[in-house]
Amino acid sequence: MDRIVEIERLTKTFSNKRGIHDISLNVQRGDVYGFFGPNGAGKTTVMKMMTGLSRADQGKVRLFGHDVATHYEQAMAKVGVLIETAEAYEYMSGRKNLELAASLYPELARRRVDEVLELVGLSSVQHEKVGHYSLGMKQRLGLASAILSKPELLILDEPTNGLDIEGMVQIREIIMRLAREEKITFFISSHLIYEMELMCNRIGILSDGKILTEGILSEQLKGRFATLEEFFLHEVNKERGTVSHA
Ligand SMILES: Nc1ncnc2c1ncn2[C@@H]1O[C@H](COP(=O)(O)OP(=O)(O)OP(=O)(O)O)[C@@H](O)[C@H]1O
Repeated sequence: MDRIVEIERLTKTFSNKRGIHDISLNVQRGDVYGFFGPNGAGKTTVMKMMTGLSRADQGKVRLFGHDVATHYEQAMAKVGVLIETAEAYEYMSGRKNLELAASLYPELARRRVDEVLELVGLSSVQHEKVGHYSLGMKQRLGLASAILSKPELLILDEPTNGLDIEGMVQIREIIMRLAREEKITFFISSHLIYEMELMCNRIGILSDGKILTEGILSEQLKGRFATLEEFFLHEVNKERGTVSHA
């Protein structure tokens, strides 16, 4: 199978002793990979290292077979990223923002802006100023910008954070549509277990900076657990049991 993301023994300790410890995981082409963990588990820390925004103390991240720390441009060539809330010029229209972003990729056809506006459901409001957009619309504009260059992998940190139910459903539907129609592989973090369960085929569960378990969702649940929430609580208790017996 084609490994798109390989994370090997990634470790980083901040001066306050928090951080991430010995994280390893793989994402295969076509996966919608859910990187699940409660607040403070270490998701953003891992994602910043995946995208070269921060350096690991130890371990490696390879994207499309290229080490992010040593071969950044090759590693990121087919990657779109949305970490934390999407930024855009509020005084410009959604369309103008995308045209500006598209100008960074001279090889892109002009109709790509129309295509991405349609894919994220913003065609009808493309000429309105971003300052008048709702948070959900801004997140969708961020997604549109991240897919302009037709990435094969999209890394999204908490894409539905702060959105209302309608906004969450819209983002979820867009992600599923992009996975299906544009064949994008996804690596998505969330602390919302229900979201992960609805969208993802593979899940890595992070708690206190460590991976508790990683694998194919249906295999993880294997008829033993009705929901991902039950499975998560089982894994956390198992880890705590292990720790207390150590
Ligand atoms: N620059 C930093 N200096 C010190 N501690 C940090 C730093 N960045 C993160 N941490 C700590 O590392 C841990 C992991 O943080 P991280 O932001 O990666 O978690 P997260 O899973 O993304 O959580 P959230 O869902 O709240 O964003 C937390 O305890 C956090 O306080």
